[in-house]
Amino acid sequence: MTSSSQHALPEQTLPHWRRAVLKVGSNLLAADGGGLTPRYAEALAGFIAASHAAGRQVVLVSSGAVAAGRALLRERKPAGDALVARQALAALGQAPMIALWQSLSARPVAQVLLTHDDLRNRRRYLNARATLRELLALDVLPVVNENDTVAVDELKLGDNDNLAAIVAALVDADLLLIASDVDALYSADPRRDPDAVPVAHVAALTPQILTMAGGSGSTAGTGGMRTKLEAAVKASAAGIPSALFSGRDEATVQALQHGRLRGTLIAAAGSRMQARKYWLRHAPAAPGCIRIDAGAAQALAGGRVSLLPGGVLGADGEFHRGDLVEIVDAAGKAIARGLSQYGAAEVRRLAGRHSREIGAVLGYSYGAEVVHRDDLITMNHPVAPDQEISA
Ligand SMILES: Nc1ncnc2c1ncn2[C@@H]1O[C@H](COP(=O)(O)OP(=O)(O)O)[C@@H](O)[C@H]1O
Ligand SMILES: N[C@@H](CCC(=O)OP(=O)(O)O)C(=O)O
Repeated sequence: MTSSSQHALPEQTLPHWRRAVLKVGSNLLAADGGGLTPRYAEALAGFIAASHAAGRQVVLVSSGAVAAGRALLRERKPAGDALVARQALAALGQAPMIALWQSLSARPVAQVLLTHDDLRNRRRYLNARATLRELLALDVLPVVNENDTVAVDELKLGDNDNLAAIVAALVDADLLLIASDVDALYSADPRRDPDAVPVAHVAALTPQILTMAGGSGSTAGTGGMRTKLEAAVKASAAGIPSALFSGRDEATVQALQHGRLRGTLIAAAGSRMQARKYWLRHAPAAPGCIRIDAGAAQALAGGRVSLLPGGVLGADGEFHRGDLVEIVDAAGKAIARGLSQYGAAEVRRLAGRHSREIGAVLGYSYGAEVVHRDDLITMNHPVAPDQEISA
């Protein structure tokens, strides 16, 4: 975007955040039709490093594999139809894309390839979430991209914007940052409409706002503003605000470190806890339940604790790892609901055991908790606001 359009944008305060997902589009990583360049990535990597130094966590969702692959092949065109060709280009370009971020980061960089399908499947969703949490705990920088080799539909959509929103909900982020080559959402596609004006703040994603967005104006980018707004809709529903800004403008990127945004801020529809609480309270539970003893029931009623196997008496019915289950006391009274880290048969085997015995009992472990406190809601207990922050 031109600098004149940037001047029309007021600087505003970013909502306070502790964990953010930063999405970086192809247009920022690939120079006009060419290969990857650190030109804009450098300032973004600087922002990630400064955030880390300030005790904040960033998960990066980076595009650029297709563009990198295309540059590696130079004038040789891949055979096959357009989709297979793009998949081959992505496979070629994933490593250089990761190498670019590694070259700009003092911390180790971890590659995470996901498909939308992985995130629709409960078991894989939990596994992806556990891995990302572990990577953050290990202080490494996770770099997420679509697993384009297998993600046929996803590649057709070119959908890293939506992936970033799903990852934001997955890792319990409190902010979604979308860096692009455009400095804001405009009233119309600014490449086509010279009268388009930037929108600094979106309080609600109304149908009128959604119609402002057009597709990508370039060959490197795929989704355009449309997928960015789709991502914002998803994030907003999960209680996460989104910020759109130009990753080409160094001053804009640097200002983010100081909690200032020159771009578009899209408000969340309610808090993260409200969104999560609502879902946990109202989503249909699996046909089964976990029975717990009086000590565990009392601990859960106090709030902000996980359910450990030691307090479990048993499991009734059938459910799988990742299912939403009722948690009942010895008399069968429902006292909580949550996502079980273990299937019913596993819970039965773990009942009454210490968390440290899980590996020995099952031969593997998905973690110390049967139900993690972030995934648990007690039926008659108001949730403390600090329950919003995950461990
Ligand atoms: N209403 C709009 N406001 C801003 N940009 C828009 C709008 N409609 C379409 N666009 C286009 O979206 C592009 C950014 O998306 P895209 O090309 O997919 O980039 P990225 O690679 O960063 O995801 C902009 O360059 C712009 O041409
Ligand atoms: N997974 C693809 C990116 C697809 C995509 O969403 O691109 P973009 O619109 O530039 O964020 C790649 O790495 O090239």
